[in-house]
Amino acid sequence: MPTNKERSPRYNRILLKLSGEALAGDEGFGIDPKVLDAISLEIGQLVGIGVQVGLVVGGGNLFRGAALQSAGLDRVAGDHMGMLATVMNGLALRDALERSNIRTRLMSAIPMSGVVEHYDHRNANRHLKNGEVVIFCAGTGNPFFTTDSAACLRGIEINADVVLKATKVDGVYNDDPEKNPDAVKYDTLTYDEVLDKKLGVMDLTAICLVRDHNMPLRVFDMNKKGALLNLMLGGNEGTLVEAAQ
Ligand SMILES: Nc1ncnc2c1ncn2[C@@H]1O[C@H](COP(=O)(O)OP(=O)(O)O)[C@@H](O)[C@H]1O
Ligand SMILES: O=c1ccn([C@@H]2O[C@H](COP(=O)(O)OP(=O)(O)O)[C@@H](O)[C@H]2O)c(=O)[nH]1
Repeated sequence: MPTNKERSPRYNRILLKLSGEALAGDEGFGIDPKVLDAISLEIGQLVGIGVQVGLVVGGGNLFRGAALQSAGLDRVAGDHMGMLATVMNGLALRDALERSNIRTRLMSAIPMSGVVEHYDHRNANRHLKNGEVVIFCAGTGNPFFTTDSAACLRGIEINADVVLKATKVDGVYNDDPEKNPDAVKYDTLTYDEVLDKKLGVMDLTAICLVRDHNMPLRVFDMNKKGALLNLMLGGNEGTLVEAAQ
């Protein structure tokens, strides 16, 4: 039996989307250092087998743009705050990865000289080729978008083999599994099925982007230890969304 080191990974380059809540641990809010360390370990395993890793990090553990809209906060101001929340998560994640000796770059869609690098597509590709993990923060840099859309956009831009959405549920179901205990999970779906059935696991903009660029998307459980490595080594996790075969 070949060891993990000897097996070549199924993907050369991935774009992994981590929601803000993924960093929050049991508290559901803020940043849990233990969770950061666990994520670093899993990402280190991918780098160890030669996978090039791009990360998009969300901000929902700190702030969502729509949160104070009902109290009168301007949505654009709220979204700017939400994007800054993703930068804070990115800084925490870079710190944790670097402490685990994983070479990491943090690139922001919003320029923030002296704090993070500004996102540049060619530089990002160069860093990824050099085996560095690249974290993309500040979403798309524009209000009214989500970090899911940013993940699909960056995945397409860096020509990833797959976009992986790590989330709270273990795949896409025929109904929201957190509300309907009888919901049934799909192993595979086409982009059009997700759109036609209005399956709410990702926003429409994100799904349309991956559909238009034929980018495979996999939704899987971020709390399942080893799921990422298993996926890289050919295992089946979560739900795969791709074009009709
Ligand atoms: N058809 C569905 N299949 C799976 N999850 C769904 C579905 N409809 C709604 N959801 C909900 O989508 C959530 C994941 O989306 P989202 O909140 O955007 O995640 P994240 O915060 O991880 O980006 C799940 O927690 C689940 O409750
Ligand atoms: O391109 C983007 C990405 C994110 N956001 C803002 O940043 C917040 C945090 O992102 P998201 O909700 O996608 O984070 P997640 O749910 O993944 O933690 C959003 O609510 C938006 O307010 C934005 O305005 N434009």
